[in-house]
Amino acid sequence: MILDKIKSRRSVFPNQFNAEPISKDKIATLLEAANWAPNHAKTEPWRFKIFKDDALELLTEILRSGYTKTTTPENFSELKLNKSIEKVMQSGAVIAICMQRDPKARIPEWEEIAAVAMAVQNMWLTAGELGLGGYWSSPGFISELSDELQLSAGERCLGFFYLGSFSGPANEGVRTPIEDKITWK
Ligand SMILES: Cc1cc2nc3c(=O)[nH]c(=O)nc-3n(C[C@H](O)[C@H](O)[C@H](O)COP(=O)(O)O)c2cc1C
Repeated sequence: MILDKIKSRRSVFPNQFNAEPISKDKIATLLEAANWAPNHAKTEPWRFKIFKDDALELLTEILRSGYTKTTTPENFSELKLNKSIEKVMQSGAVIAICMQRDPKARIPEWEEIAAVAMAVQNMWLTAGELGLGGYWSSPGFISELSDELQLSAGERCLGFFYLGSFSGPANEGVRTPIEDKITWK
């Protein structure tokens, strides 16, 4: 049942990935799932930049640039930076999650961000079925990377999806009861 799949989807972090490479076909399947997300006014605002193989090195340089730009010299920690570089290098691929704003702004921006998040959920659920794990990372400097990610006008990066082969066990899921969040009228 789909509910079981939704409930068993977990964030899987790079130190949980195994070294098995991810095929381009599997990534294409994830992206196809993403492409079928609902969206308002047919804007299909999701954009994805896939970093794989040699491009993972490039991503580490992009992260270094974002961290350096937004961190004062007193707070700069080579250790922290190296940890984020290590996460990239432990991954089979990393996908930058981006949103392309409708040039005519026919709908509010939040609806386009919501549509991108739905695309990510499609991708995330599909990953589980393909023996992949991943999580959405949203570093504080994400809005500073437009040049490095070569974003188009009106395009925003909303985070990175770290992806790797994964054979479990997954972390325990934690949620408070839905009853605490609903009001029957
Ligand atoms: C929009 C969004 C941004 C997130 N950013 C981060 C992040 O920067 N770092 C992180 O460790 N997890 C991040 N997560 C993953 C959450 O920590 C994770 O989904 C949450 O702990 C629930 O765990 P689960 O996904 O296994 O159910 C993000 C999730 C979403 C939806």
